Amino acid sequence: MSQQVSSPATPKHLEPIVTQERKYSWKVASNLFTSFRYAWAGISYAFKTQRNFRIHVSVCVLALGLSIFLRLEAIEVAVIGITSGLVLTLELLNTALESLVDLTVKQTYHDLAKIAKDCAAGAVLISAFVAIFVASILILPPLTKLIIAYAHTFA
Ligand SMILES: Nc1ncnc2c1ncn2[C@@H]1O[C@H](COP(=O)(O)OP(=O)(O)OP(=O)(O)O)[C@@H](O)[C@H]1O
Repeated sequence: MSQQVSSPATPKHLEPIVTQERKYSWKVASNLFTSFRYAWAGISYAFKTQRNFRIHVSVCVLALGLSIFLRLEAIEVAVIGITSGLVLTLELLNTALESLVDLTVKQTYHDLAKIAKDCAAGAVLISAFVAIFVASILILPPLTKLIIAYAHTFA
C-alpha cells in the first residue's frame, strides 16, 4: 500500500480556504429553509436506497412506540430516543461516507476504501447493539409484566 504523502497544511496554505467562503462548494444553501430541504433530501435518499436504514427506522419507531405505550418514565423514553437517534445518525453518516468513497475510488478496489467503509459499518453496528441493549433493559421488564397480567386475565 504505497501512498503519496503531501506536506501538512500550514496556516498560510489554509488562508485561501478560510478567507473565501466555501469556494469549492458547487452550491451553498441560501437560507435555513433550503438547508432543511437538502437535509430532508438526504434522509429520504437513505430511506429509499438503504435497507438497513429502513430496518433501523422501523425498530426505532417500535421501541419509542412501546416505551410510550408502556408509560415508561420520561427519562427512560429520552434515553431510548437518544440511542435510537444515534443509530439513525450514524447510518446516515455511513451512507454519506460510502458515497464519498465511491466518488473517490469508483469501482476500483482500495485497501483504504475498505477500511473506511468497514469502520463506518462497524460504528453503526456498535450503536445498534447499544440501542438494542438499552431498549431491552428498559422495555422488556414492563412488557413481560403486561403480557403475564394479560395471560392471567384470560386464563
Ligand atoms: N472500493 C472498495 N475497495 C475495497 N473494498 C470495498 C470497496 N467498496 C466496497 N468494499 C467492501 O465491500 C463492503 C460492502 O460495501 P458497501 O458499499 O455495500 O458498504 P456497506 O457499508 O456494507 O453498505 P451498507 O451499509 O449499505 O450495508 C465494504 O464494507 C468493504 O469491505
